[in-house]
Amino acid sequence: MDRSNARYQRLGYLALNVSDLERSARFYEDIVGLQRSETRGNSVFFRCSDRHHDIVLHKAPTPGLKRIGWQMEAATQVQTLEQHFHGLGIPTQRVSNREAVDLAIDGGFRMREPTTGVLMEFYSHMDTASEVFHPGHTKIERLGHVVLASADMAETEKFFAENMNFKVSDRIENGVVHMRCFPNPLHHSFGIGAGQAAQLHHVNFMVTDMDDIGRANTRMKSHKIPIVYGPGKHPQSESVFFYFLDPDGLTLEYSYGMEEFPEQDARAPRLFPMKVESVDHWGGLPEPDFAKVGAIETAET
Ligand SMILES: CC(C)c1ccc(C(=O)O)c(O)c1O
Ligand SMILES: [Fe+2]
Repeated sequence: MDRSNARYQRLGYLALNVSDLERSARFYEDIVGLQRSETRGNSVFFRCSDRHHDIVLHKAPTPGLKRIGWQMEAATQVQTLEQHFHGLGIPTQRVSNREAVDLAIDGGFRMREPTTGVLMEFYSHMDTASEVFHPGHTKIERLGHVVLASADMAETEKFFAENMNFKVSDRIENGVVHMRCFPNPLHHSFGIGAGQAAQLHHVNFMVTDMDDIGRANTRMKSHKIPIVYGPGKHPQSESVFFYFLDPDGLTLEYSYGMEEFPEQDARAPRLFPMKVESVDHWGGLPEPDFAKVGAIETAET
């Protein structure tokens, strides 16, 4: 089977499962700084951009990751990728018209990534919201990246590289692989961490101001929200990071700054040794609750 030459615009959105919808909705609005846009049944939509949504929270018994949405460059890319998966014998499901309307997308399809079981959705257009996004206490620039833990990092990397045309930006030996959804220039929109089993590792929001990191530190402390890593500095993307827990214990990250790659003649991936300073240039260590909660939902089709 040929490699895929799929092309993406961006990490589109994440659907997260939370155990107490209203408690989490308040947290993502008041503490994280997302704008709540609408509620439909057991789902609440949020945005940190001018698009219809960046995050959807779903009420579910087990907190974690329901789905990853990838926005592709064009509808033809979506069709070609679907055919590529069919060629591999991987089942796909079309997004129903009703769901496409709810999600404000132009249809598309879903498939389950075989090495982690995560459900992914591919589409090429999401409607813009009726009003521009006005950031609140935190100048969130975008939904930045999602990292999954995998029991077989090498196989997960291989799947995303060969079948989805993601490019490796950097690796920490036996620890993390950072990948960009080509030709999106961000150092990574996706990452794979080493784990005992597949799970959600963390969700990242990029902020536009170093002060957002400092203020988050003060805000989390005053609301007694667990800070699980940072402030620190990642040597890979060169971002200043700050990780904290949502009410279910899911790990969220704010980061400031990120290397960008050209489409052509990009530098080769680097290999960092497994040591503290390869993850935090300032030498900090994560708390035990860092990236511990986050089941990958396997029930939905
Ligand atoms: C998975 C970890 C802790 C990690 C490492 C490096 C970066 C980066 O370079 O931006 C991250 O965002 C991470 O989450
Ligand atoms: Fe991250």
